[in-house]
Amino acid sequence: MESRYHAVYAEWQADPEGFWLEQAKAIDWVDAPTKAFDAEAGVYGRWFPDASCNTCYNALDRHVAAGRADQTAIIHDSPVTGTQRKLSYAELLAEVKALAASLQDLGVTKGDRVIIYMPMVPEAAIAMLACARLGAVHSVVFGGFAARELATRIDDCRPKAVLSASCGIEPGRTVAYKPLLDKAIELAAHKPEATVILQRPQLHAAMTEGRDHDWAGLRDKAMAAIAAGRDVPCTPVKATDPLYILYTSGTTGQPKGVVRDNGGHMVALQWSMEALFGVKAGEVWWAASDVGWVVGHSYIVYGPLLKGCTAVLFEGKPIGTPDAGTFWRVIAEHGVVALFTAPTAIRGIRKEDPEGELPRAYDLSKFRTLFLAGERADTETIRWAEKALGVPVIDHWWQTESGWPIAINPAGLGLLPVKYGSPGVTVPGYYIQILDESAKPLGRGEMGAIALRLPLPPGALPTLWNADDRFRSAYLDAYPGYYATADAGMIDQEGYLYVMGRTDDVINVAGHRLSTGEMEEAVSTHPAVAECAVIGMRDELKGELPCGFVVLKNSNLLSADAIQDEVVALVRERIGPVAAFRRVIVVDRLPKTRSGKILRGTMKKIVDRDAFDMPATIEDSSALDDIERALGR
Ligand SMILES: CCC(=O)SCCNC(=O)CCNC(=O)[C@H](O)C(C)(C)COP(=O)(O)OP(=O)(O)OC[C@H]1O[C@@H](n2cnc3c(N)ncnc32)[C@H](O)[C@@H]1OP(=O)(O)O
Repeated sequence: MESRYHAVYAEWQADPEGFWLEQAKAIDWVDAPTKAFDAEAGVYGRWFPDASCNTCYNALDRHVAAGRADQTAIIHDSPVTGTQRKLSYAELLAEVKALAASLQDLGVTKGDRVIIYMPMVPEAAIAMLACARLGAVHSVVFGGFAARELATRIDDCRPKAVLSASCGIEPGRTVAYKPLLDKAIELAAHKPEATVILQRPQLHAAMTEGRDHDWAGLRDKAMAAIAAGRDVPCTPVKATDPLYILYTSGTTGQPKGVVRDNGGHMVALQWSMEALFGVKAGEVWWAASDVGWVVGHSYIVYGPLLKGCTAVLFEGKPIGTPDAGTFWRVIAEHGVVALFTAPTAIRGIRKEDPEGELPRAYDLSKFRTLFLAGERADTETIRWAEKALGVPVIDHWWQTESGWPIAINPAGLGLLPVKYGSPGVTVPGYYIQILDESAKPLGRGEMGAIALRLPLPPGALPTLWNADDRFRSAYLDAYPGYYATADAGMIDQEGYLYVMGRTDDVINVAGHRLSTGEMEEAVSTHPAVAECAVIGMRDELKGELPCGFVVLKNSNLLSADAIQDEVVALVRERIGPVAAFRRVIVVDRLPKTRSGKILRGTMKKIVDRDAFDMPATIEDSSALDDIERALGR
């Protein structure tokens, strides 16, 4: 069945550069692009090479100038603190200018990096936009990461300043952020010159004289200076200049610094809001994620504000804050038209409310669509949500690297029939090709590696921070002319994509992308551990959960129970609570090939109770029985 989607995809395919130059007209440029793409620039080419712009200007100033000053830009709904706060576009702009002025006073200028380590408060978005205003490059670090992870990021991007808060609020506990930041700065070789700390009423942070600055104090001073005539203009940057760096798990302990540029990012996000999510300027949109993830960047902050929407910034959980009706309360109370969340959130709600009774207690009449992404959406969860909410439930697929959807059922271009198990069809801008191991294109219905033909569209990563070679080796070298997504899957006869799972050691826990290799590095630092393997174990709620298998040193004198507890604590301390690492199993040996490679794939199949063929290269097949026994089977 042909739809508007097919026409738009064909339009893009016929003239990709013309298509993006047309979409670029929705952005206010300092110097408008005359050319869409320079194939010779950067690693695989760069979008809008001769344009200059400012992302903050497009997210705020132009809307205020165009009559949206009094429209709410951000609704902070925080059931964990029992507070709500609304900021109009004019108020948000004033806050952003004040913070930008304070950062200027601390010496932050165009091109400097600023780390943002914040809970889900409006100041996190204010911090991102203030950096964008100055042409500084922000790097947001998710609050669930431990000090060591933060230190790794500090050393990689070498920030001039770090913006943080005294604490985050998790159900039942207050997470003191400032001691984690202090520890990270102590661990890091690079020392940021300044920090700006938001003191929250729930916990006061101790400050280091000369380095730490009080957010509120700086704000009041800057507001007074602005009232007295200080101007804080938007700094023009090249469209190809970096807006942010966002670290994502790789196959080693060294996370990859995904770079996002200014111009292409704005063009892609602005277009996606209406074309893909069907949301118009002035409407209320909610992405229930965290600013520390790419969804938070693209669809809590930049996408909705570039479009002129009202964005909900939610500080709470789908269940327990206070109950499994919270999402429906937020939608009803703020008039949300579309919600983006991870399938884990809906699975958690469904577990508490299997009959879908709670949505009936709320007026969801404005609500049009539920979007799911971040991990595989199982059919039962989608069907439950369709029935409980009475709206289309749209699974879609993308990555930190892409920055915006690669495959979706495009609500704004006319919904296509839903196929359960598929995240939809290819988004205009992308050309998905399924490849075999020798990079030979496969046909419809054939399973292989999911690759994206170069160039990637505007908004997708142009490279990794200070690591062009790593970018090439991690993504481009495997299949010349393509970007390797590290996911496997197939495309059916009607062009629907099916994503089957990662081809590397990255696992997806509750929509959080985590590296088992990094967990293995942490586990192996325990003095009693001789060898280990961390496997992603299928989990009904979170999709996957890490499970560690450890072989102990002969010299070890501790009990297996004690070691299990210590290893769990070690991973939490080194990576953070987000790893959700709770299961450790002590075994006598790990199954290996004759060349010494641990058979992780086979181990995973055993853990998940999937059928498997005995690997021909296995050194000692009885090692697999040990795994079964250790699992209590
Ligand atoms: C499409 C492109 C992409 O893939 S972008 C990524 C998309 N993914 C997402 O948006 C993530 C979706 N997941 C979630 O929002 C959460 O996992 C939901 C579903 C809400 C469940 O939350 P929760 O119950 O806390 O479980 P969890 O597994 O997230 O947390 C594990 C432990 O980490 C902690 N944690 C979480 N966030 C923070 C934070 N900001 N600061 C400090 N700690 C944090 C949690 O409290 C939890 O700790 P504990 O182990 O229970 O003590």
